[in-house]
Amino acid sequence: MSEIKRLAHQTEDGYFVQLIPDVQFARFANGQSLKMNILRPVSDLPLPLIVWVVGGAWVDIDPYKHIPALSKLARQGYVIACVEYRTVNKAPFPAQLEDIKTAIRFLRAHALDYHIDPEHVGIWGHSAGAHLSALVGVTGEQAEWDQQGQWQGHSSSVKAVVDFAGPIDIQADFQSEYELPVISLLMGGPLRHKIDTADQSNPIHHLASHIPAHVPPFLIMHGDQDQVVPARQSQFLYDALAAISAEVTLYILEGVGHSSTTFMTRNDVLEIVSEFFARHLKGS
Ligand SMILES: N[C@@H](CC(=O)c1ccccc1NC=O)C(=O)O
Repeated sequence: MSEIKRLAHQTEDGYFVQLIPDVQFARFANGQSLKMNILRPVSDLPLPLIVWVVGGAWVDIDPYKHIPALSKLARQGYVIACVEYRTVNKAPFPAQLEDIKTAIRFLRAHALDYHIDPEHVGIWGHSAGAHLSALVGVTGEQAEWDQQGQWQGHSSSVKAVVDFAGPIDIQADFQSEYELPVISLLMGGPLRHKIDTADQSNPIHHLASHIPAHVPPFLIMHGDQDQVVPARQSQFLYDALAAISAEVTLYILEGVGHSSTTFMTRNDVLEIVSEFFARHLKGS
């Protein structure tokens, strides 16, 4: 069968998105560097920024993972930066948090280059990346975490946080006789000897010890069948945020495990994220 068909005229319903790969944002004395992949909608006006922090137990970081799913959101008018951070085999906590904050400062410093609206920055991560995202969310007012790394003088604070299956309280669920190697690497030694580092790595600790003046709104999602990071970790964070009257929504995903692919391939999940970021970063 041969056919000529016609499509009715329609205005574009999304932005044209460019991938700007391998943008270096940090360099260390030992020669190691860190990069990010930027999804940039073509636009004359500055757009809100979402920083995506990939998971992988703080050790197996792929800043290209989920670019196809993230492009859907970028098409709605967000610059999305998929950032890399030092893994725990290179440096223990808080190197990872310092790196994410360096990435955010870099993006604010280069707001004009990438058409970013520096007043509207959100963060989103899965698993280890959600842990770091939550920490960025609660430490926006603590200048000491910005003292390491380049692009000084720019803020690393965010206006909205999305946490998919993030570990929050390492001491509560990851301390055991047979401690996971990644936990000891993250802490810089066996957890039981690194209580101060464990506290600093726990977003709830920061909510309790400083009570920030402004805590950004949080959207938390966790599978009730997660065998890697128990769902109660998200419940802990929810409880701590609710206790200080921060804006927080926790979705328990029934029958869902830990894998990020489950989250990132579900249209309903991505729509909830999109609506959340639109409300807090676009003012709509
Ligand atoms: N399956 C991993 C553990 C893992 O992925 C993990 C463990 C604790 C907290 C977060 C984790 N993953 C998050 O990216 C392992 O056995 O090392």
